[in-house]
Amino acid sequence: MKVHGKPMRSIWVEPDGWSVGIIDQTRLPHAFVTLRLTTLDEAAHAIRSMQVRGAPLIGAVAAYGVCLALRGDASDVALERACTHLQATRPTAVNLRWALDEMRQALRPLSPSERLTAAYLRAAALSDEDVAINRAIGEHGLGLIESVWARKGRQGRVNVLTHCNAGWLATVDWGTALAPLYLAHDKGIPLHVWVDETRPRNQGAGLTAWELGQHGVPHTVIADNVGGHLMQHGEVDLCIVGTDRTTARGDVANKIGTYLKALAAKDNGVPFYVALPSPTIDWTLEDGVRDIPIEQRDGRELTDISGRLPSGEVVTVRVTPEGSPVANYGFDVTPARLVTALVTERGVCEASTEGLLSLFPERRPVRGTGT
Ligand SMILES: CSC[C@@H](O)[C@@H](O)C(=O)COP(=O)(O)O
Repeated sequence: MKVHGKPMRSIWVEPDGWSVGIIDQTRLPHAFVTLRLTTLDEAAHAIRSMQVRGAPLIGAVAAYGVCLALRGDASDVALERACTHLQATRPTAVNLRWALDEMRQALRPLSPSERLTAAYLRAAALSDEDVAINRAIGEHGLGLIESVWARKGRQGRVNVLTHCNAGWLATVDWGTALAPLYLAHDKGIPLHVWVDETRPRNQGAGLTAWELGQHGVPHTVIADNVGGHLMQHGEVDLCIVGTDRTTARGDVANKIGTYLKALAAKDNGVPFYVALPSPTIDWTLEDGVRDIPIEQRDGRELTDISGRLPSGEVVTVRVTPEGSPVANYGFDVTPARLVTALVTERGVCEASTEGLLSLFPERRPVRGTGT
């Protein structure tokens, strides 16, 4: 997508051919700053501190983190140690585990002398695949927006509500939930996006608003609790969000607060879509509420808030009383029954075991063979 009119991705290999460039998302929207990752520890820190975030991008950074680790030592032990270190950075997004498994699978059979080149090739391929997948999600999701536009008699605008940031900043490019919106906007469908601020880290107010603005998509930032009110008043035609892990039966883990939006959508008959690349499906889990690990983060994300003063200085201030305990849950799980449909790179399906298997038949358990 574009930054100040110039196309770019959220991760790249620098001209030196080995170090890895990222956008420091902790500095947005007030400053656009890029960083150069040169070691495994820097890659792990970037994920943990959320300089990079969003399930697909976390996977891509982890893949390049393995490359950086192998530059010093490409032994079996070093490969395993790098994967274990990166895996421990964030627990909820399953794309991290998926990307590390892909890297292990590609690299383990090779001799240490062959691994470094192969690692960079595999990490680049995973990144390119992410871009292609998200573009396909965009095409399939576009159909849903076109239907709403047709239903409205091509009058007014299509109002979409989204939560957190599932845009190009959360992926290598395009985004998941935002990919259909970019395509719809580019096609000339009058679109307006309600952007949930997404406390405590404000990925909506800081990142989604910024990237929609860079692309010229009309949007309005709202406090997290506004969505239900807007839905009651017919101001939301559809909701679309991303996900960090979706189970085999279609339960969806996403940024904290997603569940409440899905409940409000159900109560108001507003379609609630979840856009996801297939690496976000955890085929090993069924019951998301019971089994998806939910990240709990540093309480300071909740007690403190950052913003820019009129002078341009970015400062952090405290919003809770000294001494009040806080709990900072990063994600929640929306049960499949509240999801109207899943939008994947292979098409749109019901949020159910059968729905997912209709698009991914290779995942259907083989009966009678003991496997
Ligand atoms: C394509 S991104 C889908 C999700 O990763 C996104 O909605 C989200 O919850 C991101 O959480 P974050 O904590 O910012 O990494």
